[in-house]
Amino acid sequence: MDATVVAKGRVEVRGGTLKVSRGQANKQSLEVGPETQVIGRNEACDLVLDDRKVSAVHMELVATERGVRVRDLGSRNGTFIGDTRVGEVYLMKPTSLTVGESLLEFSPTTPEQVDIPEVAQFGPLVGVSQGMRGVFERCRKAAPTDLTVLILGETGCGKELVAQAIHQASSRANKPFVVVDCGAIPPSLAESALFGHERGSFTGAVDKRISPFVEADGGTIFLDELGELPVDVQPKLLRALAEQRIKAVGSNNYRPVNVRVIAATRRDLVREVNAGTFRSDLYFRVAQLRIELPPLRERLEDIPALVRKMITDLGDPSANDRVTTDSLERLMRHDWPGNVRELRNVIAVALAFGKEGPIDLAQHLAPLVSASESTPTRGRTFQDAKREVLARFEREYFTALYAECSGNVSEIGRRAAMERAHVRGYLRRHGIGDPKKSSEP
Ligand SMILES: Nc1ncnc2c1ncn2[C@@H]1O[C@H](COP(=O)(O)OP(=O)(O)OP(=O)(O)O)[C@@H](O)[C@H]1O
Repeated sequence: MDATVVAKGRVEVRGGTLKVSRGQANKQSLEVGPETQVIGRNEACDLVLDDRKVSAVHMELVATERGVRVRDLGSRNGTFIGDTRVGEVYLMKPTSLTVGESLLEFSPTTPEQVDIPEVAQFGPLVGVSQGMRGVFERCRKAAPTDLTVLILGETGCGKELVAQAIHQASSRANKPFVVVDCGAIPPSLAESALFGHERGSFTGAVDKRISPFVEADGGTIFLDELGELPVDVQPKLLRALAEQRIKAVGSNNYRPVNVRVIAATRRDLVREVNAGTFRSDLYFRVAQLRIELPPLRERLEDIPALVRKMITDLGDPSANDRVTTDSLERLMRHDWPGNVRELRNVIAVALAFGKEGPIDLAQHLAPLVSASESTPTRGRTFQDAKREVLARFEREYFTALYAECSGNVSEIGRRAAMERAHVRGYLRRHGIGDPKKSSEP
């Protein structure tokens, strides 16, 4: 297994301290570093506020290069700075935050150097973007533990592959990796699909069904689309995870199981916890570690490495030399609603048609849909859809300005009426231009 980290890069993250200046809490202050911290009423939160106007999982904070990112997690009563209700803000100066009836005072601390691996691979996963290198680092930390992991991300961005990679890099690697797609189970059969059933235990139970927890014994179970699990089965799953034993439908006996759980979801489970449609205790049991996979449009710089890997995996490494530079550039201007899976399909089709001569990878690409033409919902929440449109707008705006100003960061800043540090942040986030150049003063 080549899940090795060969070299380290460093980034400077800006953290801070949050002090509870009004209200009851399990501690008086919280240090905010590069690991996400969650604040809410639920006792599993990092800072627990005993305040009835605070939601179970109210907001999260994390140190980033741009300051401490505060994100409201769809709380009922909101997160406020003064009279302004905030969704997502970056804090670099002392700031008072109000949640429910509690008051939290934020003060920044000295920026901290954090290692990020420079290696562009973790097992079968490739990617050079800072986002993916952060993901590899979290996978590397997760692998040797038995902690449950919740992987979040849009369709096709690699959640199952991340779960496999963690399993393969763990001591359970030579035991089974069993996938359960919770989204494909009819609600009435969910309990039996998770825990198995005895023969004749209900109408239609002609044969005994072995639980995937038994099939995965000693290994890892991957619960895909966990958010789809019916509410009435959620406490049963929680009990099974807590007690490490299961009971098949129609059986009176518990059976011990030794299984590591990795789950994934496309849905915003925290919002569902606050809405009461997903149990908070199960959420915290499954999300001992959270890994967020950025969508491909936010890490277009990963495309060349992904293309190389996929062409090699599809069985023709020599075809890499025939890929035209122009087509690679066109792939990097696409917005990839189907993420890495869409990229893989585009490559497979192009290879099938390009047995010899130059390969135009982009020839079968769906035309780029502009933000104004795209279907704004695509089954997503308002916040997710808005975030996506904004990200696309930012990328188009800075790509155009970067070209107009020949990459001169000061000039871009002047025209955008924005500080250079912020310009550099946007360029880096959207993979525009030469990242080394954009980090120069
Ligand atoms: N970082 C990566 N490196 C190499 N291949 C990748 C990477 N990410 C995803 N892929 C490939 O992209 C395809 C889609 O990935 P995967 O099935 O893991 O996505 P997913 O997020 O689980 O999708 P869904 O939400 O639809 O279940 C797979 O063929 C996978 O091998």
